[in-house]
Formats: sequence, structure tokens, C-alpha cells
Amino acid sequence: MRSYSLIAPAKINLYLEIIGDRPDGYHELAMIMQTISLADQIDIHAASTDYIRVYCDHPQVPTDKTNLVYRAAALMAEQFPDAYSQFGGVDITVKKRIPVAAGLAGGSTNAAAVLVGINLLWNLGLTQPELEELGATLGSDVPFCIGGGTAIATGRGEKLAPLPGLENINLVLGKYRSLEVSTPWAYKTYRQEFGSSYIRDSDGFASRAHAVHSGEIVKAISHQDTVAIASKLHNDLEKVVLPAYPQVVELRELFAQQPGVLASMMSGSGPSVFAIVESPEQAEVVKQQIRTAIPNPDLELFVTKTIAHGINLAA
Ligand SMILES: C[C@@](CO)(OP(=O)(O)O)[C@H](O)COP(=O)(O)OP(=O)(O)OC[C@H]1O[C@@H](n2ccc(N)nc2=O)[C@H](O)[C@@H]1O
Ligand SMILES: Nc1ncnc2c1ncn2[C@@H]1O[C@H](COP(=O)(O)OP(=O)(O)O)[C@@H](O)[C@H]1O
Repeated sequence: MRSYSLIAPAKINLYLEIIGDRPDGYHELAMIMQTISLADQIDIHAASTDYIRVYCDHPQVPTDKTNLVYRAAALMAEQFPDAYSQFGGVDITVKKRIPVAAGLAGGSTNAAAVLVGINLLWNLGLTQPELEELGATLGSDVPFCIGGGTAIATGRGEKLAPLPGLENINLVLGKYRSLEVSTPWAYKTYRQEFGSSYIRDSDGFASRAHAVHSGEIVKAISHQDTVAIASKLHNDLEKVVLPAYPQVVELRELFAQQPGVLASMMSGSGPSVFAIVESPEQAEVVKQQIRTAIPNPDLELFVTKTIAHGINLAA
């Protein structure tokens, strides 16, 4: 086949604990990652040229060499030069639905889809662990986005251990189009504000004196207990992002006040906020109530749910 269409779903973080800072400039994390049904579509075509070209319909997404999709294709070309010269270039179209710079891993899941798609297009036969290893060189969230589902991510986010998949947990997601949070800014600010509570060992690694504990939410996930999961949500990056973005605080509180909402929290480095809702019907009602309370068209709202897989071929 000379073209593939892939569905690239977003993620939320049900738990994000910053354990400490690392000598390589990253932070040591304990996260619980969860794939959701909100997704982009990535179409990959074998080109008649030997170029990598990226097309995208979203004004905030670059189509040059800085696009993670371009970087993923260039990585495959560099790693597999024989296949690149045999099969030629690729044209990649990104149909964006996932809000950009939102803490939903939009760029990372697009890159993951390109790795999976080119593996098929060039008949490379790479295994999922091999694709994950390549993905880690593009970004910390890329390995998770390949297989998706529910997983504990440690290290800088690239070391994965699967958890029992959570399907059909109902969510409402909100993001102000004009608000963007830079992930490097969020971590840098965290280091500046909370770095002093780290204990640094002789190798330069640091760990926080008072760690939170992911054990209880892991237990709740094993029991598929949505109410208990909702009561154990945690995100250390809220400590730096919420004070800088009062609109996000307001949205998070408004979500929490709606009937049927079990809990609300910011995802990743934000500024998207998600609410866990008891039923799909209530999720639609919550979306309407938020829209009535905040008629500002800058606020995008989505009804979505948890799913148990990552990158898939489009039907
Ligand atoms: C916060 C999270 C939570 O899932 O996601 P987003 O909110 O970006 O979706 C991730 O940790 C983001 O992962 P990702 O967006 O892939 O980050 P990368 O490209 O690897 O790193 C971007 C920058 O963030 C900082 N960074 C990232 C990961 C990490 N464990 N420690 C860090 O300090 C570093 O400054 C790095 O240069
Ligand atoms: N394929 C892509 N999709 C979205 N953003 C991209 C992509 N490639 C590069 N970017 C850039 O990456 C930045 C982070 O976007 P995104 O990956 O959506 O957010 P986050 O890291 O918060 O999950 C944006 O500023 C955007 O311009």
C-alpha cells in the first residue's frame, strides 16, 4: 500500500508527580498517562519526490522542520537510509482536532503516528519497543503515545509499565484557544520555585523530601473504581501553571461545581482542564452548562472518554 491513514489520540495525565531534577536538564517523574478518544488524523502518502512535506490546517501548527511530524519522518529517513532511497519521500497531512500547546501531547501523538505509519509504508517490521526507543529521542511523551491505554511512566516519562486499561470513563475537556503553556517554561518555573526542597545526591540527582504517593490511584485503577480514581488525581505542575493563569483556575472550579462531576484537574503542563463525569449524558449537560456560564468562543469544549489503545489505522 502506498498510503496510510492513522488515528492519533491525545492523552491526559491522571497523576503527575515531580520526584526530582536530573543532571540532563529534565525532571524525574512518576506519571499515570491515559489515552482519550479526542484524536487527530495523520495521512501518510509515498511521494513522487524524495522530500518530506508536511501539511496542516491549524494556524498554530508549523509545517516546517520544527513540526514533530517532520522530525519523526526525518528520523526514520536517517535511521533507515536504504528504505528511504528505495521508497522515496513522504507527504504527511495532519488533520488537527487536539488543541495545540494544551498538555494533551498533540505533537507527540502525531510523531508517534508517523513512526508507526512509516514502519508500515517502508515494510521495516520494527517492534513496538523498537519504535518506542526511536520515539524517546523525539520527546518524552512519544513512547507512551505509540501503545497508549493506561500506563505508569517514569524516568523523564519514557519508561513505561502498563496498567489495566480504563475504558469509557466520561470526560469533558476545556481549553482556551488563545492560552498556550510552554512545557519547558512550566518545568523551569517549577525548578525555580520548588528546587530548594530537593535533596541532591553526589551524582547530581535530586529527590523531593516529601513525595506524594501514586500507590492509591494505581490501586483504584486496578479495581476500575472511577470514584476512587477521581479522588486521587494529582498534578504537581498545577502549582506553577494555575497561579499564572486565573482563567484556568476559574474553569477548573466551575467544572468541579457541576452535578455529576467527580473531579477536575489540569492535564500535563496545561492549560487544558478535564472533568471526570459520571455518565455520557451528564457529560453533555456539563458541557452545555459551562458554555452557558462562559459564552466566550475562545473556550473550546469537548466531550470525550478514556480509551485503551494508542495509534491505530483509520477505519
Ligand atoms: C508535561 C508532560 C506530561 O505528560 O506533557 P505535556 O504537558 O507537554 O503534554 C510531559 O512531561 C512533557 O513531555 P514532552 O512534551 O514530550 O516533553 P519533551 O519534549 O521531552 O521536553 C520538553 C522540555 O520539558 C522539560 N521536561 C520534560 C520532561 C521531563 N521529564 N522533565 C522536563 O524538565 C525540559 O525542559 C524539556 O526540554
Ligand atoms: N504536529 C504538531 N502538532 C501540534 N503542535 C506541534 C506539532 N509540531 C510542533 N508543534 C509545536 O509544539 C508545541 C507544543 O504543542 P503540543 O504538542 O500540542 O502541546 P503539549 O506539549 O502541551 O502537549 C506548539 O507550540 C506547536 O507549535
